Amino acid sequence: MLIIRPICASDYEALYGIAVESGHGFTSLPVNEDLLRSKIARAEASFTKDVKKPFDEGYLMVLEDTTTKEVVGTCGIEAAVGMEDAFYHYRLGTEVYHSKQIAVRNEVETLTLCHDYTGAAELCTLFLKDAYRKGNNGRMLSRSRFLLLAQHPHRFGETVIAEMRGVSDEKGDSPFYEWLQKHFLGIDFVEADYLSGLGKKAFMAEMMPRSPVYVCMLPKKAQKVIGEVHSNTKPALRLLQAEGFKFRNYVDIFDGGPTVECSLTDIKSVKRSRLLTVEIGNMPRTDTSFIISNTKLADYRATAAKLSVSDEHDNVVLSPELAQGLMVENGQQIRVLSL
Ligand SMILES: CC(C)(COP(=O)(O)OP(=O)(O)OC[C@H]1O[C@@H](n2cnc3c(N)ncnc32)[C@H](O)[C@@H]1OP(=O)(O)O)[C@@H](O)C(=O)NCCC(=O)NCCSC(=O)CCC(=O)O
Ligand SMILES: NC(=[NH2+])NCCC[C@H](N)C(=O)O
Repeated sequence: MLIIRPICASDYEALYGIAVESGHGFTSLPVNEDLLRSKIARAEASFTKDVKKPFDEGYLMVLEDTTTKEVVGTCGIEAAVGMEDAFYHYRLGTEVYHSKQIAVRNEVETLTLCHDYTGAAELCTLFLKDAYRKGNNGRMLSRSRFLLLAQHPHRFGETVIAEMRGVSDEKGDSPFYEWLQKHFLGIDFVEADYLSGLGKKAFMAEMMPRSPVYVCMLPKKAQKVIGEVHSNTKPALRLLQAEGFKFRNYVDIFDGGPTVECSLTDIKSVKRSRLLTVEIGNMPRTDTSFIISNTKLADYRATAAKLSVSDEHDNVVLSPELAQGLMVENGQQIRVLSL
């Protein structure tokens, strides 16, 4: 069985492996022992914290193959970004230059540094090991987070965003970042992204261009990748677009990757998920797959299985093994979502 559960201290080695495998530009998993250990500790504290409104909690989860006990993927949700530091974006805007006198009209695009997403929840750290990128695994891993959002909405910002990894090559060169490195920041993309992932962001305030930047004055290859995602990230973006996430002209300040957003209550899977009551027994044969989670937090569990669910009844039969995997008993509730 593949089970999604909160990360714990003994997952450190596995998380380190995934940080290496995910590569540069995957900002939230820098290859740094202290940072990864503190991310795990922060997640452990968040899943047990009594929360009235979202602040700096981070809900990092892993996907475990229970037959091998191997951690094969990760997914996460930040409760509210920019509460303890500044959370930067470039906003793509338009300026119009128009003169009747000389009969010229130009529209030019600008990039303006902003903190507009402060307080938003952020989907992040979505990664699945190559061998497991098959069937519904990727979709389950991405979507399982909507069950958690639906069950505990008061723990998260009302707007939900995801920063999609922008374009860079295997060597860690980003076509967008080059002009920033040359004229402003000095350090290379891999280092800038690494410092950003560590939360060491003071250099951004000190070194990023102070004035808005005119897109037409950037190198052509930088212009071309504004709002474009890394090829490995196309499936992740596709999954969010299907949920109703939209690009609203905000891009990453280093690689130009798009940020997409949706109101928590408008996310399709949040709206469609249902609470059902568990009956443990023999599961009827059916072909309809569901993502299923319990309604707990510290003992949160989610998985996918074929269930017989009817519109008329609020009961659902789970096998003893499935109930055990989900840590639920007879009469308790689960949340389900068709896959
Ligand atoms: C993201 C996942 C976990 C997704 O798993 P899979 O690759 O198995 O997904 P999948 O089921 O094959 O594909 C999901 C959907 O994307 C479509 N799809 C697949 N390849 C595509 C491509 N090249 N272009 C456009 N769409 C594509 C599929 O048809 C399917 O759409 P239909 O459903 O319509 O059939 C994986 O690709 C991965 O680990 N990628 C590397 C790490 C990464 O870049 N992560 C995202 C970083 S950005 C981030 O973490 C923030 C976002 C977030 O947290 O959600
Ligand atoms: N533009 C970027 N590089 N954004 C970060 C992309 C990766 C992903 N959002 C994460 O959790 O780290």
